Amino acid sequence: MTEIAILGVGLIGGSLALSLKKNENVHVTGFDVVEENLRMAESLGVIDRGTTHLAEAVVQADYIFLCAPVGKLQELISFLRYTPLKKGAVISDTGSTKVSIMELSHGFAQRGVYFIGGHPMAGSHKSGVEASHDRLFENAYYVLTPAEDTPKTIVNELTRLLAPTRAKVVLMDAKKHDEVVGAISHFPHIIASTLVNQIASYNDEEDWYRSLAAGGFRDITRIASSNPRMWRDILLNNRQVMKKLAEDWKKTLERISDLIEKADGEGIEKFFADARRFRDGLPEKKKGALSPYFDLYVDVPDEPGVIGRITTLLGKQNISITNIRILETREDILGVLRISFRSQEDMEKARAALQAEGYGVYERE
Ligand SMILES: NC(=O)c1ccc[n+]([C@@H]2O[C@H](COP(=O)([O-])OP(=O)(O)OC[C@H]3O[C@@H](n4cnc5c(N)ncnc54)[C@H](O)[C@@H]3O)[C@@H](O)[C@H]2O)c1
Ligand SMILES: O=C(O)C(=O)C[C@]1(C(=O)O)C=C[C@@H](O)C=C1
Repeated sequence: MTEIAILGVGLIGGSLALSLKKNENVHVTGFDVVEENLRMAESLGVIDRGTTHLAEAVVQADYIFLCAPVGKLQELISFLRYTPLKKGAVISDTGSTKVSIMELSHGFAQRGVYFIGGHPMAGSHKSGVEASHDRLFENAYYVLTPAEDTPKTIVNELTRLLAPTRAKVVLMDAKKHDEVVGAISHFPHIIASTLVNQIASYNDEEDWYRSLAAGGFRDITRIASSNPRMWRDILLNNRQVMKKLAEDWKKTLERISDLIEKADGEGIEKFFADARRFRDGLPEKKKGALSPYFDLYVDVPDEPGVIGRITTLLGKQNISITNIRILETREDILGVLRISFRSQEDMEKARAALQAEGYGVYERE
């Protein structure tokens, strides 16, 4: 049996646990600072066992995955440095930045313990174990940044262990990772939030900005709904790269402002044509055959007790809900209650039950 410890059982830790558990010879122990998350993870079958005692979670582990927020990785690594670990154990992480984490990884090899930085390039603006899914990483890149003193055989073993994620494992230098991922993941989160904050700052008593915000605005700002704490930590751990990207962004913005100022139609068209050519040339993202999320949007009247009636209706039919959220807007989807399920089957049963009671039920594309 391969013993796995997942430290931080949220969206990524939970999804990794679910993928790895497809291998029957794997036993997963979860550690989290929030006990409720562990109980939820156990009840959803995400982990085999949960504990809030860190030393106990890792002492028998063959593989230790650090899946906590980037800002918490330093304290976890410091703890692991001085706690008993199995000889030959492999420590990896899933943090979105790599240089600052790899700087903390030295010295384990002397104890016969190996460190391999990791970053699965898939995720969501959702967080928490309720949103975890065994196919989250399917077809995504999974970057590994091994410490210099980690033998290649150990990297190969970790790659084999990760096979059930069906991600494409690639090796990369940590600095290169932070530059590239800074540009294609971290900086876009700043831009998405900047756009939203700009619109939010316009004083409009009739609320037209909110009402008219349609497809384009919503597409480009989806990631502004991500966890602010997580993104604070990521930016603080990739500051140099962020500063350079912000400078480049200012220059580009000045260039397009200038073209508008001069009414340079040709220049403006070229600006858009260049972007379109590059965007259209991006490799097609082959997602899994099914969407990894099973969410229904239910059009509910604004009246007391309606959420209770819906959850009772689903509960009576033994359909478990993994998450429920009231959305504040009614524009892009004809519903305000988002209900998440674990499987397509649960979602379909719920759809039938809700429709039979006359609720309008929709699925976002
Ligand atoms: N969300 C994404 O899209 C995404 C994608 C790839 C990698 N990542 C990275 O993966 C990590 C986890 O992100 P997530 O989206 O799963 O976040 P999450 O908020 O869903 O889960 C984080 C979990 O860590 C727990 N935690 C907090 N402090 C802890 C500590 N000191 N020790 C142990 N557990 C602790 C939290 O209680 C929570 O359960 C982050 O480092 C993030 O940068 C995120
Ligand atoms: O899909 C999203 O919502 C994400 O933001 C996922 C995303 C990304 O930027 O692509 C975010 C952070 C990660 O470290 C990796 C993936």
